[in-house]
Amino acid sequence: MLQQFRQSVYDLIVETSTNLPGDVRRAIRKAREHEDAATRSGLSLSTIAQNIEMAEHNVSPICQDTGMPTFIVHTPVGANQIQMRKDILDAVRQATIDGKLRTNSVDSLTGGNTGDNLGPGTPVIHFEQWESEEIEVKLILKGGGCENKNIQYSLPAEIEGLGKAGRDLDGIRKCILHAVYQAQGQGCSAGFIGVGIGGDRTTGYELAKHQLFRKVEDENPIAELAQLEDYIMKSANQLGIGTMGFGGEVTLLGCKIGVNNRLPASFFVSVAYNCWAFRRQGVRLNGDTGAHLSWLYERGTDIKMDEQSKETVTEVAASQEEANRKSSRQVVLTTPISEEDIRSLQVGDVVIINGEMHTGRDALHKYLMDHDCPVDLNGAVLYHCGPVMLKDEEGWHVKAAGPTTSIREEPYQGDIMKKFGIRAVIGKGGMGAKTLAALQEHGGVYLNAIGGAAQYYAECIKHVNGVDYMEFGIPEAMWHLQVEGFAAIVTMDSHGNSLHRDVDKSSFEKLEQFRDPVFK
Ligand SMILES: O=C(O)C[C@H](O)C(=O)O
Ligand code: SF4
Repeated sequence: MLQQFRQSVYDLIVETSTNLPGDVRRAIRKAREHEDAATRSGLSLSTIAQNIEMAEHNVSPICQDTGMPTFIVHTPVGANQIQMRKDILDAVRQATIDGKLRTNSVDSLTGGNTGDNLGPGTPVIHFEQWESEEIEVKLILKGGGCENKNIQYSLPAEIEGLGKAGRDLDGIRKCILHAVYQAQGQGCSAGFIGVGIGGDRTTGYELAKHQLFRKVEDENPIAELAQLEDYIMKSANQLGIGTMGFGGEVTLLGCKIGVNNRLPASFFVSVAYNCWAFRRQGVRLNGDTGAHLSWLYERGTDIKMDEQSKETVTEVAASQEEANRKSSRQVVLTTPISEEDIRSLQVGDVVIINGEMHTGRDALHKYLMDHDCPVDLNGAVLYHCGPVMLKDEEGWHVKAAGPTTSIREEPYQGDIMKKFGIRAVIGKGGMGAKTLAALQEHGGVYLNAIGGAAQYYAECIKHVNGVDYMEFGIPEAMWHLQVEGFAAIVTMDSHGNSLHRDVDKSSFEKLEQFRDPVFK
């Protein structure tokens, strides 16, 4: 009997969620070498590096969005997969109770959160037999924000900025470059992509996701794909999107391409985009007992992230001399914030917030359009965040609390700010023209926090003052949080400026330079 299987799967979940593997860490370290440490992207990478270390130390989620847990299990012939499935579900439930996974399973019709990550279709478990005596379990925790940036092309196609893409290697090249461009910073760049050429719509995406299980430093066994991977790495890193879409030298950390046969009528190129918080790990287990034998990917523990410069957004901003050098200011604000203070902010300023802020994301924005709010939001700061929270005798505690992708709230944001008097919105990836116009009209600002830095921000939250709308589930509830020294960068101001609009435009111009055929 597999007495130890459940425990081994639990340990795998904890390791995957909290300790970024060695190859991913090395890729991020390399990115830091290529980025000027005093730039916005450089500072964000320092924050990311610090967050990776904090997550390992705290044994808490690297990012609050622990994604759709997806297991790929290889078993000896004849193993009891029914029992193994039960054990995996138990391990997922326990990891959720322990705050290693966020409650991420939402009923698509009612919006109800199951609270334990179990429900129709969640988690995802694939079984396959193999002729080995051992069990192998691989796990990827890919968050929703980067999942939203996955994209599938059907060739031939007209690709925005790049022109005609035919059913050949050069057409594939154009799809992949466009996939990186369209993600901008919204999937928490710098990212990793898995590409699936061929298959049908379903298996194409599956192949793309499977490429993410390759090691970052491996080499593609198919010569022309190895060449394409190299080309994409070089070219995509010239797009200038940078960390979190702040502009910079490093946009892509890895590119892995696989190929399947296709139908004569179809030619899909499917791209799975994974954020820098690229959480995947695997184990080999004893086939009789389920006991742990080895990790499949080098553990992160030996690859230290904090040997390089330790300056983070807060620390550098704290030094006025540094701030002058970057021609940006550091502004400390205490909530509630006045319209005058908000109108004095400019794109590029680093804002340090003290006081109370309120979380709100998809369910809350829709709700507030035609309902009142239980708290006074005049001069308030609204944080696009779905945290990991745990409750004990003393009350609620924040276990992880980074920002979520703001653009989903674009239809509502301007109206909500005006209706309730909200002065600042914190999120990541930026917002669109409608919100930018509202910021100007009403006197508001958009602050970009570092996506995925869930431990870094959790540490700024000193107390949970209360919560409303628990019926939306933990990630979607409105949490009232007391913060100290919460740092974020002004990327959209009340004067009509948007860093996101500028980086999108300049990266599109760079994309257009890759129009000419490369692979004949
Ligand atoms: O759901 C979240 O907390 C974040 C999400 O992964 C996102 O990137 O928007
Ligand atoms: S917030 Fe960013 S780092 Fe976290 S899962 Fe979403 S895309 Fe990934």
